[in-house]
Formats: sequence, structure tokens, C-alpha cells
Amino acid sequence: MAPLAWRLAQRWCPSSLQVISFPVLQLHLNRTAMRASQKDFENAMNQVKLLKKDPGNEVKLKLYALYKQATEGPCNMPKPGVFDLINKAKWGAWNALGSLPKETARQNYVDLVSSLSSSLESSSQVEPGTDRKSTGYETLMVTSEDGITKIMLNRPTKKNALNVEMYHEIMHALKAASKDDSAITVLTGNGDYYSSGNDLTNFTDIPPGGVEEKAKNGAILLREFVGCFIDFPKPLIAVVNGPAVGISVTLLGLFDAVYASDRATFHTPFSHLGQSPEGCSSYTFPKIMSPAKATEMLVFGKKLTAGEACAQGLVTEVFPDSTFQKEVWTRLKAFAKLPPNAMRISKEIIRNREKEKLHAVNAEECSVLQGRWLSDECMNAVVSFLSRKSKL
Ligand SMILES: CCCCCCCCCC/C=C\CC(=O)SCCNC(=O)CCNC(=O)[C@H](O)C(C)(C)COP(=O)(O)OP(=O)(O)OC[C@H]1O[C@@H](n2cnc3c(N)ncnc32)[C@H](O)[C@@H]1OP(=O)(O)O
Repeated sequence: MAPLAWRLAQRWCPSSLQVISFPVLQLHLNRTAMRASQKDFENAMNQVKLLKKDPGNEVKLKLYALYKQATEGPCNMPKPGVFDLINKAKWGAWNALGSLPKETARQNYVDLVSSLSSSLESSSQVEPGTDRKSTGYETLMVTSEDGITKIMLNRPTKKNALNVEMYHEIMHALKAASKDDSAITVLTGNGDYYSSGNDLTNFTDIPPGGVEEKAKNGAILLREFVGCFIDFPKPLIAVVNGPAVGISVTLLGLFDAVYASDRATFHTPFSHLGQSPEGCSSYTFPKIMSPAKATEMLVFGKKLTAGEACAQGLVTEVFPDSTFQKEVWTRLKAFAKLPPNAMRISKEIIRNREKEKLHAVNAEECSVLQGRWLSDECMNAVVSFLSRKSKL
């Protein structure tokens, strides 16, 4: 039977078959037992996990050997058999350190990681430790703390309108959140708006292939973007801090809970913009709130207050704006303490039988929108907004 840490490594760490993965996890498991003076060492271990580029087997063997020496002292394991190539290489690297003192091995490990971090591009998405903050995003603030990954839309001066970069960054953040060790994921907005929806200047940058190519690429992007929400495996919660427009509203039907400030409003002015529903709302909204109520929103562009959206089932609960943040985050922190696997599995059983249908709806909505974006109705509405805002 393999040692417990190794079996855990195989379960928790998909890359555990790589040479360096086992000691990384082993240290992780031992971290509570470590003294504060080993913080640099622990940070270095975390830093290794963030390296985007593979440093190569030679370096990984060095890291492995230094790790073993730093934590266990000189190698006293029997030499692996001649055909056990990987373990033989690991054993050789460790054994070659002879009687190097543990402290020196630890220092050498930290130095080696530090030289790697400056020479190889490292992922800036996650900082070491349990409180992790993103630094690599232009349009988002992503933090991970108390078992919650918070993805905050961060273009407050544009009311958190989603430009093309933000679509890509949200997809990236969701993919990272689906794999990190947080229990739940939250989407919220910075500033007075949750989001004003699609950035209408997305329509202005026409490629050499013309508007047809733009519309085609837009539909591909939108389909992939919405697909990330359909497939997101952990509880996904919207903290709607202010007004929400367009795609930021329609996506709410794919969230597992929606908490709203009483300042929030919910507006999908698709017909006004010559457009049509997306985010699977043509399917989720009639189910959530009845076809007639969904029509009022999605076809006639009726704007709902938070209270109305709650009464229609789109919003889970509304809080007074003055206590919104405090009350919601207290609640979310309590949720995040629940067993993560149980939450994930329960979400799966609630959502999975709809997944195929949702992907089909998404594909159809994107295809219809692609046509809409080429219509005079849509062009005129966008031109009208942009000229009102002196952007043309
Ligand atoms: C064909 C290629 C497509 C590529 C993209 C692919 C994926 C797209 C899929 C999604 C499709 C559609 C879904 C939708 O979301 S439709 C809804 C679109 N949103 C809107 O119509 C809202 C437009 N904005 C407003 O009506 C108002 O700005 C507001 C939100 C009601 C706020 O009004 P305000 O008076 O309080 O503030 P205002 O001065 O207008 O705004 C401050 C600055 O923010 C800019 N801004 C706000 N919203 C947007 C936006 N949606 N797009 C671009 N810019 C926006 C506004 O211009 C101001 O900027 P500035 O200070 O003048 O520089």
C-alpha cells in the first residue's frame, strides 16, 4: 500500500506523478506542524506550484533532493531497482547530498526557487498562503480567503461593462476557481454597479474580415463564456451589489444563489438594443419566473427592482444596502465551512440533468445573436448609445 501522503497526492494533485509533486504535497500536509522560521521554505514550496513553465527534470530532481534533505535529513532509503527509473533518479539526487545539514538544504531550496521564479515566468494569479490575491488581471480583482474565491468585476468607471478582455479573464478566473481549494465561488462588482452588461464599444473594433467576422467571433466567445458558467462545478454565488444590466442579469439563472442589495435593479433591454436573450435566459427565465414574467423582462425590457426579482425567484434574498456586505459575507463564510465535496456533489445532482439542454440552448442563442448583431436594429441602437456618450 502506498503511503497516505502519496495516496492523498494522487487524489488532490492531478500533477502528482511529476517528480516534484509528492514533496510539495507532503510539505503542505505537514505545514501546520512547521515552525514559523520555516515560512520562507513553505512560501518557496508554494512558489514552485505557481511556476507556469516546467523547469525541467534536472531542476525538479534538485528540488526533490533538497526538499527530502531539508525535511528528513540524509538519504537512508535502499536504492530502487534498476528498472524503477524515476525513483532511482530521485534516490540518486537525494543520496548525492550526503550529510548536508537540514538547514543548509532548506536554504539552498529557497535560493533555487527564488532563482527559478525570476528566470521562469510565474503565475501571478495566486500568492502563497491562505489569503491569496490576484495580481495578473486587468479587469478583475480575484481573491481567495476563508474558503471563498471572490471574482470582482473591476471596471467601476465603466459600470463594470464587460469588454472582450473581461470575458476572457472571467473564463480564466472561473477555470482557476474550479480547481483551487476554495469551497465556493462568488461573483460581484466593484463600485456602484454590479455590471452594465456587454461593453457596447465591443462593437466598434471591426476586423479586416468586416462585421460578419466580428459577429462570428463574438458568437464563439459568448458561447465559450456562457459554457464556463454552465459547467462550473462548485457552488457559484452572485453578490449583486448594485444595478445589473444585460448579460450580467441573464447569467444569474445559472448561479446557485443570488444575493442582492436593495439598491440593485435587473434590466435586460435586448429589444431596445435590437438584440435577443443570451446566457441561457430564454430557457432559465421562463422556468424560474413563468413564461409571461420572463417575456416582460426579456422581450419588453421591463426593469425589476431587487424585491421584484426576489419575488420572481431570480434573486434568493435581498438585504438593505447599508448592511448588505456585512450580512452577505457572514453568511457566505458560514457556507464555505460546509464540506466542499458534499456541496459539489449536491450541486451536480441539482444541475447535471439540465447541462446538455443548457449547452444546446446556449448554442442556439449565440447563433441567433450572431444574426442580430448584423441587423440594422442592433447597429442603430449601438450607434445611438455610443454617439450619446460621444464615443463615435
Ligand atoms: C459583435 C461583437 C460582440 C463581441 C462581444 C461578445 C459577447 C457579447 C455578448 C453579450 C450581448 C449582449 C448582452 C448585453 O449585455 S446587452 C446590455 C448592454 N448594456 C447596456 O445597454 C447598458 C449601456 N449603459 C447605460 O445604459 C448606462 O451607461 C447605465 C449603465 C444605465 C449607467 O448610466 P449612468 O448615466 O449612471 O452612467 P454613464 O455615464 O452612462 O456610464 C459611466 C461610464 O460607463 C460607460 N458605460 C456604461 N455602461 C457601458 C456599456 N455597457 N458599454 C460601454 N460603456 C459603458 C459609459 O459610457 C460611461 O463612460 P464615459 O465616462 O463616458 O467614458
